[in-house]
Amino acid sequence: MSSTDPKAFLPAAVAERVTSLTIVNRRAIAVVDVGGLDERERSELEQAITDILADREEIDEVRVAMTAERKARKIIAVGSGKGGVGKSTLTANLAIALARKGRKVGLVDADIYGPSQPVIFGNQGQKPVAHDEKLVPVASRFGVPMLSMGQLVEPGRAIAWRGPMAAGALTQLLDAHWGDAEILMVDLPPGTGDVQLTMLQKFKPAGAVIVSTPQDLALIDAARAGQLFDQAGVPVIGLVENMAGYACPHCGEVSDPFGKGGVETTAARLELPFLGRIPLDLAIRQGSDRGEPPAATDGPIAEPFLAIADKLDAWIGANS
Ligand SMILES: Nc1ncnc2c1ncn2[C@@H]1O[C@H](COP(=O)(O)OP(=O)(O)OP(=O)(O)O)[C@@H](O)[C@H]1O
Repeated sequence: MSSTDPKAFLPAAVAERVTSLTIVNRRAIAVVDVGGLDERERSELEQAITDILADREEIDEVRVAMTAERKARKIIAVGSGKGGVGKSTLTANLAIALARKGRKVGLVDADIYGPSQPVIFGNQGQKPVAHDEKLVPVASRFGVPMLSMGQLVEPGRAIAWRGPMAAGALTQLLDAHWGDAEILMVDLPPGTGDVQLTMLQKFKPAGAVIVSTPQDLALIDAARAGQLFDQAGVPVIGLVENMAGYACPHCGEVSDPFGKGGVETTAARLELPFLGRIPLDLAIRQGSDRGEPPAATDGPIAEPFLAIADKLDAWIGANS
């Protein structure tokens, strides 16, 4: 039996995936790390190794053993109790902020009743293509590939599907060619409906972030959304307060149209971490509408998103 340096037999790009190569009685056994590769990439890699090794004079037979994922892909769900509290804005900006920190992140817009991510990412015109009956995510300018129901249906057409169709749509978005993405940020529809249940049953998230505005009613619903994750054994990573404190663009005076600090108080009451606060700022709305998400900029408006992404990044690191 002889252990061989894979680099002596295989091109560097292939060899770096081969954790061991042994040749015994003219039979080559290659152990290959296929972490982060989708099915198509795995079979292409297997084929390439087999072809190259089988071509060698001293080898009659090739066996390729693929090892488990190097890093399992983590789903981070972003939920809210109510609609319109900024869940899509937060999901997009956290995904971009994590990508800026060097994470490989994909984004799924599972808010099938009101998909807004193509607008935020400024790629409305692009349609994902299918390969091997799976969708290929659409690239974005921010290094975050994404898939949204908004790319599959005509813009502006209300989607009013019943449960099974919604569940099927979610499956298509999540079970796509995500390549080497280690994290999938999922923008859930508001509330606790069919999509959330499919998500919990079929694609259990590693953790959930809950966003709320500071009003009492939004908070009650946010607590309910938190409960759903909790019951399903999905850790709530923390709560985010959005649309907190409005700085008047004319006089600079800060007011609190939706109250102040309510989310932090609720987080403390529920014994959940509080991840941070994002101000109500016209620039956030305008940037989102223009396809220029604040987290992709270097302005002060990026800061609250980057700070929350730091905490999320730490959580992901501690739970890997
Ligand atoms: N901090 C903020 N400051 C100013 N505008 C904001 C802020 N957060 C979100 N918005 C704006 O509020 C609107 C609703 O935000 P968003 O679509 O992110 O909410 P949502 O919770 O995902 O809503 P839905 O559930 O309806 O999809 C958007 O126009 C968005 O640009």
